[in-house]
Amino acid sequence: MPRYLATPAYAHGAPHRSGVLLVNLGTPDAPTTAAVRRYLRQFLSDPRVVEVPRALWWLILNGYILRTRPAKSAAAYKKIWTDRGSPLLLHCQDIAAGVAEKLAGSLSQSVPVELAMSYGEPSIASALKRLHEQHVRRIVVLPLYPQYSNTTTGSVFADVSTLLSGRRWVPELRFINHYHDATGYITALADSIRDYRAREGAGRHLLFSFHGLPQRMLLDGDPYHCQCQKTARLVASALELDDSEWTVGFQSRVGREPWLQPYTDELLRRWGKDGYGDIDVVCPGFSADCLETLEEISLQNAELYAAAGGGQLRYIPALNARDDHIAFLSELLLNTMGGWPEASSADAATLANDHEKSRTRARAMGAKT
Ligand SMILES: C=CC1=C(C)c2cc3[nH]c(cc4nc(cc5[nH]c(cc1n2)c(C)c5CCC(=O)O)C(CCC(=O)O)=C4C)c(C)c3C=C
Ligand SMILES: [Fe+2]
Ligand SMILES: [Fe+2]
Repeated sequence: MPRYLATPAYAHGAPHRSGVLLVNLGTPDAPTTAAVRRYLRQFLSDPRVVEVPRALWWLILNGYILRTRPAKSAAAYKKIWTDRGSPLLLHCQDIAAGVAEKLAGSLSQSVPVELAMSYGEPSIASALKRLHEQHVRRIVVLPLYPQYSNTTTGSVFADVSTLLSGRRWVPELRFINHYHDATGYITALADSIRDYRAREGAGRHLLFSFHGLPQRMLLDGDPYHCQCQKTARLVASALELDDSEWTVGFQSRVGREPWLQPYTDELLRRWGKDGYGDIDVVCPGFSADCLETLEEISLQNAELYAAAGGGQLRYIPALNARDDHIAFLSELLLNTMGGWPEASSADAATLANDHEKSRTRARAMGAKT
């Protein structure tokens, strides 16, 4: 007999609230080799992230990657660590708080907003549990990835549905797939670039650098590559840039097989040699600043560019908790919740009353409730 997570009796009588689950990738809980190893073990064991036959991958992961990479990555995390911990976590916490406040201002009843990470803490399981405890029976899941990829958004979907399918009474679920071409997102990005350039002056060229993926995934039908291209094209058009003024590149390559191209570091080396001078880099695949933007782009690639003969590499921050980002995400969530009734307190009282009556009837018939 399968066992399913029981719904506590009080939930039958409680209002059916709507709630929000925001999800991002995850990050180690300390910039130490041990913590990074724990995090990488969980992350790189996800079959959607690494599509290599399991037995072979187990050998590579345990025999090589988890022996060498954690110390190197921990050193990189140390350079960007803050008083509040990992930048990715703190920016996502600020986004979640901003969205909760915005939604509370737009609705007559507060909507619980929980933040979760696919790998590390706070886990998706713990966030779903907190929503459950707040009587949430309608959930909107928003993975904080503007562009869909099986490795990120697909993995969130798999985890959420596996966890919820273990329940006796599954909640209603709406799952946001991507927002790579949403007007509010494109406008916020374009404005953030305009603001930066108004403050600091414009570099000679604008590089849109996205996290890479194995090229094989594109050939197998992952829409990520096309969605990155479209985001960049729409932002360039909003900024009225000429085609000669911007380029798309892919960063953060892991392993030896070909990843999406052109590679950001190769573009930078070439531009350095060609005397491009000062350039601006923006990373619109990251909703929040993290290791890949603050260390890889802002430190490592800036050095690489200068060493190749380039000028300054000026990194334009992610949208993080900017007002226009919070406003856009909140509107996306409200639109997705459209049609879900906000249970009023009168509804709740009726439900509780009906529930009590059916329990009494069931007891009289000798059934357990
Ligand atoms: C090995 C394969 C990887 C794939 C495929 C991949 C896809 C992918 N990742 C992000 C977003 C982030 N990745 C981050 C870190 C990171 N990514 C990989 C590997 C793959 N990513 C590794 C090994 C790491 C860890 C750091 C390191 O050791 O270099 C992060 C930052 C996390 C942080 O703590 O700050 C993000 C965010 C996307 C969007 C994506 C596919 C589209
Ligand atoms: Fe990654
Ligand atoms: Fe494409």
